Amino acid sequence: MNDLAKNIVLWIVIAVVVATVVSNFSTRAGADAPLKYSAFLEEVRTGSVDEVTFKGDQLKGTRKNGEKFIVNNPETDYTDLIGALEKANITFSKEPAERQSLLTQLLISSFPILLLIAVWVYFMRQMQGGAGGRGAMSFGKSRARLLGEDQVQVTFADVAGVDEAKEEVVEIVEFLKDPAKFQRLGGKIPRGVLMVGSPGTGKTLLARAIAGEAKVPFFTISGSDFVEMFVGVGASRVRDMFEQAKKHAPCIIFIDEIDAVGRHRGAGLGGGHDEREQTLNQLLVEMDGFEGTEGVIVIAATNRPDVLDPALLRPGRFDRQVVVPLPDVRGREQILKVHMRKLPLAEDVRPQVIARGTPGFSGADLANLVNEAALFAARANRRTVSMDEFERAKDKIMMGAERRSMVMDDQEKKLTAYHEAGHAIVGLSVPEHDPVYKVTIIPRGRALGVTMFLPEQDRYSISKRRLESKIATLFGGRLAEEMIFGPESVTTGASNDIERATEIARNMVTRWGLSDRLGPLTYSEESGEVFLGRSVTQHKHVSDVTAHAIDEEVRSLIDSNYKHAKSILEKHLDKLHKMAEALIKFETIDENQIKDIMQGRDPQPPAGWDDNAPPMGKSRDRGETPESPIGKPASQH
Ligand SMILES: Nc1ncnc2c1ncn2[C@@H]1O[C@H](COP(=O)(O)OP(=O)(O)OP(=O)(O)O)[C@@H](O)[C@H]1O
Ligand SMILES: [Zn+2]
Repeated sequence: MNDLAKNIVLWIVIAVVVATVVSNFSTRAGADAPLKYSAFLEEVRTGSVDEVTFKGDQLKGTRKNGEKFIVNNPETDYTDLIGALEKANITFSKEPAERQSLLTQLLISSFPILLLIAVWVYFMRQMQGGAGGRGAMSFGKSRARLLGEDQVQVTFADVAGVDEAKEEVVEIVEFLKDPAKFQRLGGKIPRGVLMVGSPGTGKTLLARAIAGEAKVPFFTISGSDFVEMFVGVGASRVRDMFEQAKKHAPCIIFIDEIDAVGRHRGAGLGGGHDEREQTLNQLLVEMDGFEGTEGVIVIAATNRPDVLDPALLRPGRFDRQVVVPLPDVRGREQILKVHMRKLPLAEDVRPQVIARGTPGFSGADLANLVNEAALFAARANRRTVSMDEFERAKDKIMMGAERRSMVMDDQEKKLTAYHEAGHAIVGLSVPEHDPVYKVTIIPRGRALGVTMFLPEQDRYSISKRRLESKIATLFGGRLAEEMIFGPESVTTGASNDIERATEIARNMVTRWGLSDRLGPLTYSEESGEVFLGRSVTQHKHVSDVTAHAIDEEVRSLIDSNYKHAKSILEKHLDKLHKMAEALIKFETIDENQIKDIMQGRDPQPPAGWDDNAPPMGKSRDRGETPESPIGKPASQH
C-alpha cells in the first residue's frame, strides 16, 4: 500500500467513527420505536392506536397504552390513510417538518471532511484505471429505486381524466405482460416513451399504472440524480441502471425530469465535454444497445420537450410521445372522484360543482384539495367530509391560507373593503367578465383582500372585449380608494393590479395583434433558448417610431378602460358604499349577498351569523407588504 492509500484508509476509519458517534447520538435523542408502515396500518385497523401526528414524511403516534412510535410514511398522498384514521376514530394532526435536526447540523459541519474523502477515493479509482473500481463508496451505482411487482399497486383505475393518454399506453402493457407473444402477433416493439405534460398532471402516476397493470417491476430515477459533481459518475450510473433493469426484465425504467440530463447538447457552459453531456451520451448508447425483445421499456417524463436534445427523440429511442394534458371539467370530476373514494363523504358533496370551480387545476392540485378538505374535517372533529370543507380547501389553494391572525386597523380595513368592492362592482358591470363569486377582506396569502371571479368554463382564447373588461376591473380597486379617501390616501396595495393591467395592455398590442393601429403583428419575440436554467429572452428590434407607437397604444388602452371603470363606479356609488360596509361587517360576502347589493337590497347575513360575536383575531403579525396573491386563477386581486 502506498502512502496515499494509507491516508485514505485512515480517513475512512475517522469517518466511520464520526458516523457511529453521530448515529448513536441521534438514536438516543429520538427514543420513539420505529414501526413498519404495514404494521402500523394493522394497528390502526385493530384499534390499538390512540393518536397520530403527521410530520414531514414521518408519522408520530401514541398507542392507547401510552407507548410512542414513529413510522416512515412511504406515501406522498395520504388521503387513504386519513380515511382509515377517520373510520377508526383516531385523532390526528399535522405539524410542520422539523427545521433542522442536530444530526443534519452535524452532518453539514462535517461535510468538508466527507468531501475530502470523496475526492481522494475518486482519484484512487481513476488511478486504478477504473477496472474493478467500484470502490467502497460505489459512486457509480445507480440511484434508481426499484419497486417490485407487488409494490406497484397503482392501476389504470387510479388514473382519471386522461383517457387518451391511457389508450396510447395500453399497447405497452400488452407488450410487458408477455413480450414473446406480443412479438409473435406482430406488434411493433416499443422501447422508449416520452410523457409530456405540465407538473402534476399524473405522468409518474400513469407510468406506475403501466407497471401495475402489467405486474412488472418499476425502476424509478430522476434526471437530476444523474447530474453529479464528479465527471463520469452520471454515465456509470446510467450503465448500472440498465444492467440492473435487464436482470429484472420485463420491467420499466422511469426517468423523471429527463430534461435535467437530456438538454440540447452544447446548451451548457462552453459546450465542452461536460458531465451532463457524457451522461446523455451514455443514455443514448444504452438505448441503442438493447434489443427490444429483452422487455425493458424506458419511460421518461418532462414538461419541457422543447429543450430536449433531438438525438433523444430519434427512432428507436424516445420515439413515442404521450401527451398528458391538464384535465378538463369532466376529467377534474373524475379525478376528484378517484381521490374521494377513500374518504367518508357527507351527502351534500357534489364533485361536479367542485370540478366546475377549479379550472386550471392539475391532478396533483385536486389530490391536494381532497387532502386539505379531509384535514379541515378532522380538525373540526367531523365524522364525514362535507361540501363546506371542500369549498374551504378550494379557497385555500386558490387564494392562499387565511391569515386571521393578521390584524388590520380600522382604517386599513376600510380601505381594503373599498378596494375589493371597487374590483367587484366594476367586474360585475363590464361586458363578458367572469361572474364574481366571493369577495373577502380576510388577508390571504400575501394579499390583504381578494375578489374572486369564477370562470364558468375552461377557456383557451380570450376576446379583445374581455381583455379590456379585465383591465377596467383591475383598476376598480385603486379607483375606489381614490374616490372615497382622496388621491393622497391611495395605498401601495394596488401596485400589482396596475402591473397586471399594463401587462395585459402591452401583450394585446405587441403579441396578440389586438390593436387597430399597429395591426395583427408580433412586435417582440421570445425565444425559447435556455441558458443555465434561465430563459434568455431576445428582443427583435423595433424602430423608435414603432416603439413610440406601441407606448401610445398601450397608454390609450389603459386610459380608456380606466375612464370606463371610473364612470361605472361613479354611477354605482351607493352600491360601492353598501358593499364596503357589508365587507367591513361580514369580512367575506358570497354570490347571494353580492346579488342583493347589486339589486339595491341590504345583504342577508350568512347562515349562523351572530351580531354579538367578538371581532376577528388579536395578535399582531405584519411581516409582509400588502400585495396581490400568487394564486391560481388569473382573476383575483
Ligand atoms: N390523472 C390523475 N388521476 C388521479 N390522480 C392524479 C392524476 N394526476 C395527478 N394525480 C395526483 O397527483 C399526484 C402527483 O402526480 P404525478 O406525480 O403523477 O404528477 P407528474 O405529472 O409526474 O408531476 P411532475 O411533473 O411534477 O413530476 C399523484 O400521486 C396523484 O395523487
Ligand atoms: Zn386589487
